[in-house]
Amino acid sequence: MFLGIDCGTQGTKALLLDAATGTVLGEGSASHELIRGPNGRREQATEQWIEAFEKATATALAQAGVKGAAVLGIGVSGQQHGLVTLDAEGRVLRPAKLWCDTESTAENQRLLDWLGGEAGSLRRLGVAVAPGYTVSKLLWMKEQHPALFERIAHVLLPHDYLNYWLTGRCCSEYGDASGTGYFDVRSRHWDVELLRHIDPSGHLTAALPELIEAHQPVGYLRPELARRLGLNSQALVASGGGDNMMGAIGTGNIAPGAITMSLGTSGTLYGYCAEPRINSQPSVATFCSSSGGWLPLICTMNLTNANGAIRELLQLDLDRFNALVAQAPIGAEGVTMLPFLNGERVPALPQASASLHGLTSENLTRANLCRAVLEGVTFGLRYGLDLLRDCGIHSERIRLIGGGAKNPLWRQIIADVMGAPVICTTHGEAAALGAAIQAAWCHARQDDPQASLEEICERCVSLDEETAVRPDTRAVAAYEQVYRRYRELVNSLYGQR
Ligand SMILES: Nc1ncnc2c1ncn2[C@@H]1O[C@H](COP(=O)(O)OP(=O)(O)O)[C@@H](O)[C@H]1O
Ligand SMILES: O=C(CO)[C@@H](O)[C@H](O)COP(=O)(O)O
Repeated sequence: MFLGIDCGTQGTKALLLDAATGTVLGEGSASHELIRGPNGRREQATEQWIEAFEKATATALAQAGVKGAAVLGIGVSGQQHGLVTLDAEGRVLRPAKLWCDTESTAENQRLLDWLGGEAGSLRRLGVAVAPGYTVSKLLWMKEQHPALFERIAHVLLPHDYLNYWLTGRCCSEYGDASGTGYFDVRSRHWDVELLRHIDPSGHLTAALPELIEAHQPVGYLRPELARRLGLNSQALVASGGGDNMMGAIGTGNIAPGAITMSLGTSGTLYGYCAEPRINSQPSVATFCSSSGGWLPLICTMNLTNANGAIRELLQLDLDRFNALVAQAPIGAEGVTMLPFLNGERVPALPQASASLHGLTSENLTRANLCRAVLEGVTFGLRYGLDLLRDCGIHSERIRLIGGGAKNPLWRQIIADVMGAPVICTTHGEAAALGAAIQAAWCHARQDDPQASLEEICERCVSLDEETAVRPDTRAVAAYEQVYRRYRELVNSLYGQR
């Protein structure tokens, strides 16, 4: 039995996997709150992740009717890029600054200038650093909280922090580390010189965690924690990884030829590569995968959160929102929403704001507003898919995961906007599943160093044919025009992108 945990932006999901049969025996979840502040601040109290971990795990075990003693391994997936800082006693210094925080946009620009712009950053690191990445959050903390900055003894990512809480060891695996912005994705090393530029004293570089491979364990569960959670004290804690890297494993995207699309708080698209195919396109982030390769990825910062904002404004529950989307025609009778409520990463518009266009007294309806936001966030993903396709990442069918993938109407809209068939995996919580699969792999490798991730994925990951949707030719043509309208608006407001 293996426990997979996914600490996402809106909540933590836990899943219990019988890796011998590939059966998911139980699932649990618990939500998180965001701390919002001026200038795009988006933070989270790390205590919440721990509370949610405990609650979601207890629910998954109870649902499975399995005793915690049967858990042989734990894998943790986490939202990427977040900054967690600890002092020398292992105490968290301040709330975690998240991937969707754009408060450090100015600091990011200064770092980019130092790196020689996006092209220089791509040459040096293999990625163009973006405001969401960890690196600018460190410079921001140095300038905004110098006393706390001085006390930093460990710099961790969200899933590294949970691994530390589980085992007492600070380390990081290559996939999540590759999203920090102080990591060279080609050579798979920390960029120590870049950190010295931020902090010449060198204490930041001393705070970097040790790097481990995706199949290596972090250690064993701390005995007192095992007692408290009712888990096996011999449970091995796997390296874990970023949620997109774990989503790749949980959708079987561990060989070239597949694209996964995640409809979570963020929208992401990624496909596995066996080599670091760095492209000159700065919006495509060639992160490392947590299966030994690379994972070119695009991420939009406005997805289910933007739908949620319109739902809240119009006081609609999910069913009513979806019903209203269905009522409006393709193109929302001329209403277009650029949904950049949080700024945007792809295209790189961290300081952009959302806007509505084409409103008239005839088309200003609740249905058109709901349709316009759903289409707007989907067009953001289409833009990203075209960039990935330009980089040579292709897939016959797009594998859909994340909360939004549960929505059949949205699945059809995605197939039509992307002009490609889509399908969900049987287990929608793919990041938690990927984490459990990685834990099973890590455990198997203790006895057999040749144990294969492919074999475990084959047993545990399947596609749910009932969710398969093909693009509708007429709808594809209609969306193409509406997409053009959307792109023209982006270009006219923000310059050619
Ligand atoms: N049927 C649905 N239609 C549209 N959105 C949905 C549906 N079910 C869940 N969601 C949305 O999915 C989001 C949560 O997705 P999830 O992948 O768990 O996010 P994260 O991992 O970022 O916390 C919520 O905003 C929720 O409203
Ligand atoms: O920043 C990225 C990817 O680079 C995001 O995808 C985060 O990893 C958050 O993921 P979700 O909470 O939306 O799953």
